[in-house]
Amino acid sequence: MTDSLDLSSVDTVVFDLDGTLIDSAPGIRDAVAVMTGKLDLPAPDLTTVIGFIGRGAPALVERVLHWAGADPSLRDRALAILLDIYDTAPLQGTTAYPGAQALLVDLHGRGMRLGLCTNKPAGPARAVLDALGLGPFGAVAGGDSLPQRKPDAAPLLHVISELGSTADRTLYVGDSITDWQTAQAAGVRYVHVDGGYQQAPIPDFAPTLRLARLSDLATSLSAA
Ligand SMILES: O=C(O)COP(=O)(O)O
Ligand SMILES: [Mg+2]
Repeated sequence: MTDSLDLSSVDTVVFDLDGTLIDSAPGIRDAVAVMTGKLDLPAPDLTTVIGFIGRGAPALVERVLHWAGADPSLRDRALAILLDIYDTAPLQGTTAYPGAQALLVDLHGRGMRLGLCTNKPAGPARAVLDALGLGPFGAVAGGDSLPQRKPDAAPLLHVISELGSTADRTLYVGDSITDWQTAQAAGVRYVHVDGGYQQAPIPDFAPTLRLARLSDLATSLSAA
């Protein structure tokens, strides 16, 4: 892990959502509990659900069914139940991290192009942004916006392109190994924010800046 990252050429910052800008794990846990309840399956606790977050709703469902020892053929029905809950109650158990909106306003005020690249479905993601007043984002990609989802580079490169920017001018800010992998695949510098839903150690051989708090990013960019 490098101690610092050359941020001088950055004019575009793309953010992950769950675990980075918002604490949505309690809401996801509740949505999963409704899903498992409808399928007569046990409900995983918060810590277990957090370990399943990061690869999008289909992966979350598959991981929950596997954990519950359920028949994998339930996947499509379980996913439909979960997505319906995401659509009808996107804000359930979801709050913005302290300083998230202030950071976005600060970066926007500096003329930074801001984007969002999340594996949460785009509809619920946009509903959360609107309800929590998070932004302004010039481009948003959700887990269902493209055929590929993170850690494939495609969604991140799509957001960067939509912002009229390039990978070499972009910083990607995330909370999990999936985000680190996505940034490496896209050739984009990565900022890892501690305290999110990290499932595996971030390899320390790539240009990565680690921040204890999201709000530390403004300081890092000012020092650039
Ligand atoms: O939906 C997920 O699995 C996680 O979403 P994220 O990409 O915003 O962390
Ligand atoms: Mg995340």
